[in-house]
Amino acid sequence: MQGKVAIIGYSGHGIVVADTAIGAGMPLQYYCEKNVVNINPFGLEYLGDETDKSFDSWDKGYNFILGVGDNNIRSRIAQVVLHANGKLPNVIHRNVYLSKHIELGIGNFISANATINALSRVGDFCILNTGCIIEHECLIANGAHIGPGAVLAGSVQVGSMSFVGANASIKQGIKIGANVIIGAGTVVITDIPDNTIVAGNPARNLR
Ligand SMILES: CC(=O)SCCNC(=O)CCNC(=O)[C@H](O)C(C)(C)COP(=O)(O)OP(=O)(O)OC[C@H]1O[C@@H](n2cnc3c(N)ncnc32)[C@H](O)[C@@H]1OP(=O)(O)O
Repeated sequence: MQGKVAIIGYSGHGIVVADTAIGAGMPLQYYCEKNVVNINPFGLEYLGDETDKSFDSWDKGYNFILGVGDNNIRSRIAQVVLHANGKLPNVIHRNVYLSKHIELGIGNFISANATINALSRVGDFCILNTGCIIEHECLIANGAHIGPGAVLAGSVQVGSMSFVGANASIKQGIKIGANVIIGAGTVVITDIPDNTIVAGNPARNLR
């Protein structure tokens, strides 16, 4: 990889992303946050707040990786980086199965033991969390988060900014809209419209 790496967001989810990036051999050296953090397990150097006007590291050729769990905030930060011509590589754990026949955008995080099977397409700035299974021909739109252990059967579509909770199961061919939240352990057997929160088995509308 050309250039040093800085992580944006260095707590909770960011620590997992940093750990994965280092494990994958990325030269991670810096972090960006509003303030200096108290918990710094990887001894990273503070680079500043990327949203601050005084931030002066855009022209240093760094790669920026996204360590923010919230879908909307992560996507907004990604736009800030792209606007400043920063690079947004994917962070991919060493132990994943990615079919050679998938399409993958930029700024994604793919955690340990995730599987993405043939002909699936993943947009930009997504989180495919630990142990999730994305079966054949799925479509994951920008900014979505597929939670730990979630299973998307074949040809499932997940809209932008949507979150699929831990261990949820989505039946084949289902279309999940944009800005949807699917609760942990939910079993989805019907399409879910935009801006909906569902949970349970079978999934029921919470709001
Ligand atoms: C690495 C990581 O940590 S990634 C993050 C992984 N985290 C997850 O997957 C958690 C996903 N979030 C959830 O499951 C949440 O419970 C949500 C978003 C579905 C709902 O949260 P809230 O809106 O706060 O709902 P609240 O807790 O008030 O519950 C409302 C009702 O839904 C039920 N409910 C909430 N979550 C679930 C669920 N996952 N499955 C079944 N029922 C549920 C509650 O029992 C309650 O039922 P009632 O009205 O009959 O009493």
